[in-house]
Amino acid sequence: MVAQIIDGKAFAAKVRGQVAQHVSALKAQHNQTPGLAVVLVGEDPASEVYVAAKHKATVETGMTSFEHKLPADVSEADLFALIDQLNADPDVHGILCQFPVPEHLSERRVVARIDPAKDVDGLSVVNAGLLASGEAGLVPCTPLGCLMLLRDQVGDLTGKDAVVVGRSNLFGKPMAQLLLRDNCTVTVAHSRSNDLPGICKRADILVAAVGRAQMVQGDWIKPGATVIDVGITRVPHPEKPGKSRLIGDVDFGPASEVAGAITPVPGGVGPMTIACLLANTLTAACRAHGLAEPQGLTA
Ligand SMILES: NC(=O)C1=CN([C@@H]2O[C@H](COP(=O)(O)OP(=O)(O)OC[C@H]3O[C@@H](n4cnc5c(N)ncnc54)[C@H](OP(=O)(O)O)[C@@H]3O)[C@@H](O)[C@H]2O)C=CC1
Ligand SMILES: Nc1nc(=O)c2c([nH]1)NC[C@@H]1CN(c3ccc(C(=O)N[C@@H](CCC(=O)O)C(=O)O)cc3)C=[N+]21
Repeated sequence: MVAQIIDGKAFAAKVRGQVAQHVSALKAQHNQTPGLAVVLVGEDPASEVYVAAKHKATVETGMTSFEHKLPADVSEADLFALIDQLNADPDVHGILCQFPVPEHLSERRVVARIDPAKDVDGLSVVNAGLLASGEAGLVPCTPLGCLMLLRDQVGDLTGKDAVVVGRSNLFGKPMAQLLLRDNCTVTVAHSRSNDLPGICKRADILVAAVGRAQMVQGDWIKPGATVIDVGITRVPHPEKPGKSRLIGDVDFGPASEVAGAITPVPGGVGPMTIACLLANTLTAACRAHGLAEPQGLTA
């Protein structure tokens, strides 16, 4: 079997188009413009690239983008003062602090400082709890993006055996919750799991989010399975000196001979993360103004 390649880049463009339509209706009918504030601490080059991409996508969908760059040695108190100011700003509907943050700061404490209603990363304990309880909150962007791709590819997920490899708060746990909500039978595997190949082989839906390049082998995959590759490892480009390329957690070549459908890296899950960040900002803005939420852009 030769797997269908899931075009995350094209799907993300579609999602961004839907967000843009909602944004323009919100402006026309309610005179409201959703706003996203991104906070970047320090000068990590990879983070600068991501933040620039988020800014561009935010502006392109008609939303307001607020960028705040703080020095790498900023105190927690100064960072919290900025977050408090953004929490109180009615023009800001979503707040994201780009990770990783420098070592003297704590990601959990930073996330906890953000108003859960503006936590468009969906990482606060409030939003994690709402997701686990099946209530409406804000869902982390990358798992939400994977869910959208899966619903589009597979249709109804009811009864599917889903395996998520990785159990981080950022991805693995919320992904498992979303699949459970869509009636999958969910297994979460991790570094202490026994017989990872055997666990993966049972999966109708296999989601890999480990961060180990090409770990998932072709013969770990059930024939016809849908494979979602979340992992991103940046390695030096083999041909272009000074450039880098991205490698996923799945050994793509062999896997694509067994799977029914598979996401590539790049061009799979990554673009969906930014599209869902915009979708979450729109959702947060609609809720802030007591308006109906956009259909199809939330979990
Ligand atoms: N495309 C996108 O937009 C995004 C991509 N990513 C990428 O996804 C990957 C995972 O991210 P994240 O969840 O934050 O990473 P973490 O490092 O927080 O979590 C990795 C998970 O993988 C598990 N793991 C590590 N080694 C193994 C192993 N040998 N076998 C099985 N499981 C293992 C760990 O298990 P244990 O808990 O036991 O340690 C852990 O649960 C990264 O490559 C990251 O870059 C992440 C977010 C967004
Ligand atoms: N608070 C916070 N929220 C995040 O969501 C967050 C973060 N911090 N820190 C870093 C990770 C990583 N992340 C990605 C976003 C887009 C792509 C993406 O668009 N990837 C493209 C390619 C990009 C390229 O070529 O470099 C792709 O896979 O096709 C990837 C990864 C969001 N993250």
